Amino acid sequence: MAETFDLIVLGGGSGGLATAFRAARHGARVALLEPGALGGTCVNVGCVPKKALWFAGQLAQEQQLAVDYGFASAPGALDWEHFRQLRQHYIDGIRHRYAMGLEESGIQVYPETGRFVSANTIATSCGEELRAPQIVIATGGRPRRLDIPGFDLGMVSDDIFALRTLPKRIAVIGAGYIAIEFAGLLNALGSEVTLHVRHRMLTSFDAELVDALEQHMCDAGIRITNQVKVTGLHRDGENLMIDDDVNGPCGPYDAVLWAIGREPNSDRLDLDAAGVNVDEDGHIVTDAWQATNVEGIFAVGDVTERPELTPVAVAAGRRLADRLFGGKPDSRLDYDNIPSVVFAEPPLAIVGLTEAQAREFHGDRVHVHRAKFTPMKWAVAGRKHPTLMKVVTEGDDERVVGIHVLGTGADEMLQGFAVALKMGLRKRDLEDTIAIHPSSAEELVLIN
Ligand SMILES: Cc1cc2nc3c(=O)[nH]c(=O)nc-3n(C[C@H](O)[C@H](O)[C@H](O)COP(=O)(O)OP(=O)(O)OC[C@H]3O[C@@H](n4cnc5c(N)ncnc54)[C@H](O)[C@@H]3O)c2cc1C
Ligand SMILES: NC(=O)c1ccc[n+]([C@@H]2O[C@H](COP(=O)([O-])OP(=O)(O)OC[C@H]3O[C@@H](n4cnc5c(N)ncnc54)[C@H](O)[C@@H]3O)[C@@H](O)[C@H]2O)c1
Repeated sequence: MAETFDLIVLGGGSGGLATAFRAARHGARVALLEPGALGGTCVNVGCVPKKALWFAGQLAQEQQLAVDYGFASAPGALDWEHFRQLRQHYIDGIRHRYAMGLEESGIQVYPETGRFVSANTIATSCGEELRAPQIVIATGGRPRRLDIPGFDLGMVSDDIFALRTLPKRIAVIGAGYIAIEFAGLLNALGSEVTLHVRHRMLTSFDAELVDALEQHMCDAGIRITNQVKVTGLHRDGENLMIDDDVNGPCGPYDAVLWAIGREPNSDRLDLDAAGVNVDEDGHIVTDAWQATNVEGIFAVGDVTERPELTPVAVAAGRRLADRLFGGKPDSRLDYDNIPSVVFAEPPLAIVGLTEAQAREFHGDRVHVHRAKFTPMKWAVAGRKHPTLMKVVTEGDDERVVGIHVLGTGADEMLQGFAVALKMGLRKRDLEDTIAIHPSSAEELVLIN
């Protein structure tokens, strides 16, 4: 006979864990299915190992800055294997804490995949049947490759974290978050990086700051080939080559990274058995309450058509659990004004509308305030390292609808300003706030 729960969660990544923990806290009897490592993409092959590598890249740069400041030692290369082990140890600690937390919360964990047998029944990969009136799909996504000749000669972001050495010459195909982040951090660590861009970089970010970032990347030694369509990959002896429609064969490279987006893990769930709808890309279609078209079945995180960000998956899962089991019938995620950072070098942060979006929505009621400077940390050593800030407002009372920062510290700077924007920040509130001096962030309250 099928074992019965209040809630079954498919997937133990950011969204699934958040949903399961919150539901269990409200007293629900929860089953969680996760065939891989607890923590999913973010912890194992996403945000966490990526950010660790980004920190390493920052330290590499600061070694040179330290020499410029007058420190004696010459910059050295990263011991990649030593660092890989440190990083893995840190990740193992997170996984361990999740495993302990699940046990303490009384959540029944199945280290297996699940698929639908009916709208309230899941079959595990071991053949067991589980039943619940509420099921949450949080199965995330996986990296996409192009179906072109030689595509499998290229690796995806998951593979980078398993590398035993830093690739000396790497080509990155794509121009979104992953492409820009890996291009920046690998370059900072000493790889020769070539970026193959089909159209434009980071199209959802403010174009003026993206242009400044692109210039910075070029100045830092990253080769960027724009407006090219990759048509194939091939080997030339030991080397990898990329074929594109403009330049023919490009290379040689030691490694090629596909960074052209991700696809949802919805195709192996037997969704038809439950009647759950997906869109043309395979994303599970949900309403504002994370509900699918089938009663009692919900979806959160990357498997849906929502922004693919860990805090989005977590917030959606928690609010859903609060609604289903916590007596909060109005609890749902507001998807407006989600802040986000590309951990580029330097980082690029956004909350709210870009200037172009603001002009589209608000026409000539838009005002734009800019600041451009070199942060003191770099200026002291006589180095150029531009920071660009932009505050976009609308209307006579200048309601702030967008804040954009490119520069050192942007990743830590924007969170607090995102709170203010969400609360209805006006330009005069910035002016009424006393600056913290000397800092880069002060320029956001002093901006003209
Ligand atoms: C390289 C990289 C860097 C990133 N950096 C950032 C960042 O800096 N900041 C940020 O906010 N976001 C970042 N992201 C995005 C972030 O990782 C995802 O948005 C987040 O992990 C999505 O969580 P999720 O729970 O929807 O899916 P996942 O974390 O992918 O979890 C889904 C889980 O479901 C499991 N699963 C799959 N099929 C089944 C099944 N049939 N049954 C049971 N379980 C199943 C999988 O094994 C997986 O563990 C990054 C992503 C990548 C790839
Ligand atoms: N810092 C962060 O928060 C962070 C970091 C990494 C990833 N992520 C999340 O993970 C998601 C996936 O990252 P991603 O960078 O793979 O996807 P993305 O959607 O950010 O970017 C995909 C890029 O690939 C390009 N592309 C698509 N098809 C192509 C083709 N045929 N040839 C060449 N280029 C092509 C697109 O133009 C785009 O520039 C992101 O959307 C983001 O939500 C977030």
